[in-house]
Amino acid sequence: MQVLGRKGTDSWSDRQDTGDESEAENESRDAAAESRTPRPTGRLGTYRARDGSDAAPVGIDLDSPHAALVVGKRGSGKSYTLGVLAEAAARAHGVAPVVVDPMGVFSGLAANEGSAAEISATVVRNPTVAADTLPASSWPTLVGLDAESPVGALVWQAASESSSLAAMQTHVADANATEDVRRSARNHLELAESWGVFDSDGLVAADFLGDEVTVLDLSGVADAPSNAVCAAVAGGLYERRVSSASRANPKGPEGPKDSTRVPWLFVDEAHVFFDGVAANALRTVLTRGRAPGVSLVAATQRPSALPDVALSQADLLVAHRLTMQADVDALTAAQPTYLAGTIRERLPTRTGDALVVDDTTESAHAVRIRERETAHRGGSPRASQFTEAGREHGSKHRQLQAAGGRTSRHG
Ligand SMILES: Nc1ncnc2c1ncn2[C@@H]1O[C@H](COP(=O)(O)OP(=O)(O)OP(=O)(O)O)[C@@H](O)[C@H]1O
Repeated sequence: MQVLGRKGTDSWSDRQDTGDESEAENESRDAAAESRTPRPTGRLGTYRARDGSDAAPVGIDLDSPHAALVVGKRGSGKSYTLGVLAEAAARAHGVAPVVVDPMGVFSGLAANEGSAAEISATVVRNPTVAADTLPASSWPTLVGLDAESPVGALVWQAASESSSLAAMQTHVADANATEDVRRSARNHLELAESWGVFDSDGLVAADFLGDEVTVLDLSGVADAPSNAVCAAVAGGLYERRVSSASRANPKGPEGPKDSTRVPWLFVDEAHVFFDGVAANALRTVLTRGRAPGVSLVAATQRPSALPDVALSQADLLVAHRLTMQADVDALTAAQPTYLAGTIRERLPTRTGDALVVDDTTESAHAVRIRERETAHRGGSPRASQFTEAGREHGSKHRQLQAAGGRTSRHG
């Protein structure tokens, strides 16, 4: 299998889209590549030949950290593709996938008991995080305040000197400010309390680094609290990897090694998070995450709503069908020079087909994304999915407690 996102397993060019290579050639190259580099690889699908038929299998590299972007209009297959990549990451040795799931469509990753998929996954419904895992500077924006206003400044100060929402309220009550300012700050913090996403015993990065996929089901959770969870998770994973990397001693074999799994963070509906308080944490992972080993896979139907950095930093772009001019323009503006033709000409039209632009090998490929091994729960929400998610969260709660770890309070 040819591997995107990895140098050295083959030479790459658009010629591979033709699918002209014989099966024997593919097999002998696969065998040689396997023996040389038994590195974690995920099965992505097959190349699309120019006549529309499927050709050689194609995978993606899961050995090195990546920043990937999956784009496509509604119904084009981008959540499905995110699920394919999460399945692949779940199977890879040494990888800890975490899925931020604002639409509740990834619970199917955990519903494969008894099937051939054998993916270990846990769905955490209504995940919670500790209030002090968010930077104090993001609190005014989070609760809808201008940081420059007296009320916003008080909330910022309360967050910088407190470790919980209750402590923030105490700080506000005791603050040297007018009654109006204190009352307004208290009301905004009560709003944050009402979201139910803050808990001193909330999830921490260590909870995600086991041998299973963790799905954070945020369906039914509003954008602001969903952003708070995403910011805490992205920031926590990054900080943990940075401190693990600095504890490890790369200069000598005697030094401790960083033995934790490397996190791959999957974020669906990414425009919601790049437009909220999670933006800073996601930008940090995008721009600096690969050095300490944090990968990000972000999916959106609105690439034009992402900051330029999201497109420019992506080393893998999986582009499904797009029809909005602004979205095609956004991809065109970031189009690499090695891509023959224009993005518009090369975008696919069929659900599940994608143009994959691989910056590592500076090549672009027409790919048919493979079918999911676990259930995809896209489309309209069904009542039954919430019942299952609740049961799955119950098992996470028990499991984390048994391990002495932390879990959310929402059992
Ligand atoms: N690679 C694929 N192979 C087979 N079926 C697919 C594939 N990709 C997508 N589909 C089908 O297309 C449907 C829509 O895909 P998906 O839910 O991923 O769309 P989407 O782009 O995420 O849309 P939305 O933005 O509304 O969530 C899926 O439910 C699935 O039935």
